[in-house]
Amino acid sequence: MIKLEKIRKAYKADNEWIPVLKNIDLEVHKGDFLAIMGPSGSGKSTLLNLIGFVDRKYLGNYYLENEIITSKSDNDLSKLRNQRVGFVFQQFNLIETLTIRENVELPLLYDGWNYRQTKKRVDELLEKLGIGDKGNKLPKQLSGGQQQRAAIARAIINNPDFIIADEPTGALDTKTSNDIMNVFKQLNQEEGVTIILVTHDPETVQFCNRVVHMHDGKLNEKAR
Ligand SMILES: Nc1ncnc2c1ncn2[C@@H]1O[C@H](COP(=O)(O)OP(=O)(O)OP(=O)(O)O)[C@@H](O)[C@H]1O
Repeated sequence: MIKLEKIRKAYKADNEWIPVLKNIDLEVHKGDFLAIMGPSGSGKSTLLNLIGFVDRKYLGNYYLENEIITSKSDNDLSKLRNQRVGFVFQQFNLIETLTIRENVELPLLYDGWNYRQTKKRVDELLEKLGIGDKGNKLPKQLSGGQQQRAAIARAIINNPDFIIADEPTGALDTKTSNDIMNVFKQLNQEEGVTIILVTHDPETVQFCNRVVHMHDGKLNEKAR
């Protein structure tokens, strides 16, 4: 589904280019539940942003479903981002002034749905993720784990090709982290949702079916 070929990226600091991704090759297949691990500063978030069409300043080739992404315009990339990838963040990133239902329906409204069409779909998904009674609440009225469930609902509401999650359990206690990882696992196993996540936490990795390690801009896959 995703194929990265010899991806290189550098940042400029004090008139010097610092390489951050060094010839990264990676294939992600439909239904993968992939963890990216590695020390702070090794390039994990940089790689994730590139996979999620946030960044187009890199060298090498990126194929999505055999289509080359590398030379797309900003406009085309933001379309891809809206339609084909769902994002989940450490700090949930829900809009504080909108209810949970409104947060989750936003990607559908961007996609041209009307309110009447979205309600049933949003309510069903909230129910499935165990927060069916929270649709009318504001994010701050929910626990961290419940907010992350809402963020996962927002990420998958328009059936993206894959989910990208940057330290999705980083702000949660151990029990809640396990609950959230079970949500991801269920989505992966029962609905075939492809998930790519960055984590520092070895316990989180146990839920995944592949793990790759970043070290100083290079990627290694460990057999499991
Ligand atoms: N916008 C930027 N401009 C310049 N340097 C950057 C920029 N973003 C990241 N870097 C540098 O690139 C390197 C990799 O950063 P990145 O955030 O990808 O690492 P990471 O593995 O995700 O780290 P962490 O686990 O701490 O989040 C770091 O040395 C960082 O300082």
